[in-house]
Amino acid sequence: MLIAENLTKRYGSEIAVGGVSFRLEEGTSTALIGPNGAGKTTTLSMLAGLLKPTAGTVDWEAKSGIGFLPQQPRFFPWLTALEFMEMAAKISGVGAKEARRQSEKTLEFVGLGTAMHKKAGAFSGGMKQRLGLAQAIVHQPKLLLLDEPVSALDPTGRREIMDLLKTLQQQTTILYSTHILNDAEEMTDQLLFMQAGKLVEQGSLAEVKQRHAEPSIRIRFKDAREAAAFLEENRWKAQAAGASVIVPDGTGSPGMEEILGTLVPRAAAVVGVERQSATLEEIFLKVVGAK
Ligand SMILES: Nc1ncnc2c1ncn2[C@@H]1O[C@H](COP(=O)(O)OP(=O)(O)OP(=O)(O)O)[C@@H](O)[C@H]1O
Repeated sequence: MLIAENLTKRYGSEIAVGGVSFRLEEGTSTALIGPNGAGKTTTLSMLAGLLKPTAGTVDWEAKSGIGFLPQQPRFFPWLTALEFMEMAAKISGVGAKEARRQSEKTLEFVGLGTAMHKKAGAFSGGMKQRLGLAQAIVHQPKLLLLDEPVSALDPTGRREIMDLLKTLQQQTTILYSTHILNDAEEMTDQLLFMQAGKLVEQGSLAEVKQRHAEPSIRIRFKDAREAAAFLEENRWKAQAAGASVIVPDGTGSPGMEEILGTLVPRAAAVVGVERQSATLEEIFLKVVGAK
């Protein structure tokens, strides 16, 4: 649906985004993940047409129909939510007659139905974020670009917005930036890891996990002393981590059966044994740390 090729933005000698290429397939959701200053906002702004790239191209089938939620959406505090939405709808090309109906429908959808005649200035952070999302989708865009849609919200607000996004996912292509890795794990077909203006990893969640997850078996002991004693006795390629011993899963490593057999005489000192693989957060730290 969208192809970004060598997208670049320079500010003087500083490179905010340095040659980024990716595709967004229709009907998918993509998480743009990166630490502060990685270039996420700059990338989204270029895709939204708000910022002119220094180099590179964005090829998109239908240039109309983009919805954009900025990182800090601004409203006119003296307008009611409905007035603001009607204005946003008209700016996005919705006809005057349709604008009212479409605005009401969208406000209902984001859970602001009962607040639509209240002034946005009195809204809580969560309500503002929902209004920001509403203005981004009022014209039913084909592509939705969201800059940190949930980062400023408390867990309840985050849950609500994530659930709304999951519903929207069925109708539109979504690209959203975040630094909350749990969210990305929850709703994503594609991951783009950004660091210092570059894409340092991209692929589906399964692909990224397969490349970096390093599955292992964690043996949890009562205390660190027991873990160290066990490690000393069994000279496997394993590591102690506090009261745990982590045995890598792979060729040359003991399997679950062998591990359990070895643990029998020490059963009283064992709290648990489980298979584990790195979380997205651990993978991200590894990928970003290694570059
Ligand atoms: N107008 C500007 N002038 C100069 N440098 C800029 C400008 N806008 C962004 N930058 C720089 O470009 C880099 C990328 O910024 P950007 O806001 O895209 O990062 P980000 O990943 O969105 O970060 P955050 O998570 O903090 O929002 C930063 O180093 C920033 O200082």
